[in-house]
Amino acid sequence: MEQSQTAIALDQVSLQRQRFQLGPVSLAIPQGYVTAIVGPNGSGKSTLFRMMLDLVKPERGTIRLLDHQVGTAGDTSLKQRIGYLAEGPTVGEDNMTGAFKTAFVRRWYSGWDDRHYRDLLAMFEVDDSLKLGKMSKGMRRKYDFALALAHRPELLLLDEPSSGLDPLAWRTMLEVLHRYMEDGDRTILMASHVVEEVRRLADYIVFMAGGEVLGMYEKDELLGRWQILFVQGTGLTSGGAAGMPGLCELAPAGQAWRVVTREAYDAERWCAENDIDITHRQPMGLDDILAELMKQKKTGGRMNTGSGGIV
Ligand SMILES: Nc1ncnc2c1ncn2[C@@H]1O[C@H](COP(=O)(O)OP(=O)(O)OP(=O)(O)O)[C@@H](O)[C@H]1O
Repeated sequence: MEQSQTAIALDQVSLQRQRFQLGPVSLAIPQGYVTAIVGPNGSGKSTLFRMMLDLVKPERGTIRLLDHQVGTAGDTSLKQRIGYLAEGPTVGEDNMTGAFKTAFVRRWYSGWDDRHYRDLLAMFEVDDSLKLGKMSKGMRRKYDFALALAHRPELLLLDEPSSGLDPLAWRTMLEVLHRYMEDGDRTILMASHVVEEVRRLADYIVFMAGGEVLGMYEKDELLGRWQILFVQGTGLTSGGAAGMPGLCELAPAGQAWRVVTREAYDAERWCAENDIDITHRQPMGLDDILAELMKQKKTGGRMNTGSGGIV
């Protein structure tokens, strides 16, 4: 990771629920970049966001946002610097119009920019004179989105931002977020299930599962390192191929072997040194990489031979 300031620092943060253990999680989210948290349902992404907003208290550990420890004096001024889009709409607001809620919310923010708010509504084609309960799911999402951005926050926390958006609104959202990041100091932390959105927006990716962080990676490096290679060599056996650096999966594929490696550069060098031909290279998608990481977590990092066996 390049040298940059840390926008969010989690240090040994943990929380115990009856059926769920989160953490201990330690993370440093860099300022000036987009970081996406990716993980299956129930992995603890929303809980992590709520802890950052001090809506849920961790049992152990500390959270610092923009150099301020969450849950201590000064949280009100900290919240001025943050935009938060929750996973779903706030309950109990169906009978108020968007404009009514906005008039209430804007009073909290000294940096509120009404022109920016109006521009966002226009871009998203949202009519804030409608009652929130009468807005379609997508329109309400877009309204919430405009509300989270209108005070020009330094840090945006977005919990599944594109949930309910149609493809056109989704593209507008990407454009708005790209523009938001044009001022180099700004930071986005987002949770997302949409692989394409993560691929287009994120600089860094945090994989989470079962309340644990499986790893944080620079996106381009991650996609470069994880590859599927089809390899062939005289007398190559599964035992021989098992020496390949970063090997995660190995399965016969006709005359060749299909291997999944997390160290593609080293694996290619190793193949060249061992007279093994790479007949085909296939990049891996983020969802496939997450699936591999989760498999490794279950098997304690041991390699899957594809026949159900583990070496
Ligand atoms: N208030 C609560 N009380 C008890 N358990 C909770 C509470 N909120 C969440 N959980 C549990 O915590 C776990 C993590 O939930 P969370 O919503 O943080 O996951 P998530 O990764 O955001 O999931 P999704 O992708 O479905 O939004 C789940 O097992 C959930 O049932």
